[in-house]
Amino acid sequence: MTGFLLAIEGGDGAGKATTAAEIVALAREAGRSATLLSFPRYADTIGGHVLGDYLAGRLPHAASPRAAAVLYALDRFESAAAIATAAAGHELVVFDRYIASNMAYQAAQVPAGEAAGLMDWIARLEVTQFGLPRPDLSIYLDTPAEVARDLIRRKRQRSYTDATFDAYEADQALQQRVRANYAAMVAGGDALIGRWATLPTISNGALRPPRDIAAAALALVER
Ligand SMILES: Nc1ncnc2c1ncn2[C@@H]1O[C@H](COP(=O)(O)OP(=O)(O)O)[C@@H](O)[C@H]1O
Ligand SMILES: Cc1cn([C@H]2C[C@H](O)[C@@H](COP(=O)(O)OP(=O)(O)O)O2)c(=O)[nH]c1=O
Repeated sequence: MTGFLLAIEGGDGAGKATTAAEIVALAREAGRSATLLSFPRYADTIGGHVLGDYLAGRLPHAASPRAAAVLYALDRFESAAAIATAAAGHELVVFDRYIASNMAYQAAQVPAGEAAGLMDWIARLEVTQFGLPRPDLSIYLDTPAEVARDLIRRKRQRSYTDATFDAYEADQALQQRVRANYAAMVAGGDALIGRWATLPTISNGALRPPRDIAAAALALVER
């Protein structure tokens, strides 16, 4: 069995973790075998452990975007066996963040003219050098910035920081550049990191229930 690899992507507080878990639950109810992998894997890899310190501001030096990208990529490289096992044993593997998160977030921290080049560099690092599988589909959860900020406040306690907003979440201008980088990937189609679809999480000005969002995501997978 080689499972369908579905990446759930989007900004902080877009509802990725909630949606990803709901997709797995819904797929299982429909009789499909499905499993979830969330990146970074803070507790499971050396890369993830260092990233926890990095996001909580506990590293003595700031990491350059390229250095940070290598750490996130390392977390996935160390997870290659876990990804392969998940894909071998399930019809559907859902990633809560994957390679495109690295592209969107690290390219948001270089001058605009360098963003496309860095996104391309990260895709080649992870896919070509590290041999990580491209997702079959990435779904961009489109959640308005004000709503996402509100949802971050509601998040449960995280393992690596006591702060309400981590270093990335606190920076609104950064979040805007992240959105623009995702928009560029969605518009660019499957050139770098496979197929894309956009899924709005708001309907008539209100957040859709997680079940509805997950059902819409599964419909995209079926298509
Ligand atoms: N569709 C939704 N409706 C209501 N609350 C939601 C929805 N999606 C997420 N939430 C809540 O918002 C918060 C952040 O969601 P989460 O899935 O952790 O976002 P992300 O993984 O994108 O950062 C959580 O407390 C979650 O319960
Ligand atoms: C997976 C991944 C995340 N990131 C960023 C996005 C987030 O701002 C941050 C933390 O990931 P996130 O999934 O938001 O973790 P948590 O819900 O525990 O806060 O890391 C990257 O820059 N590259 C990556 O490859």
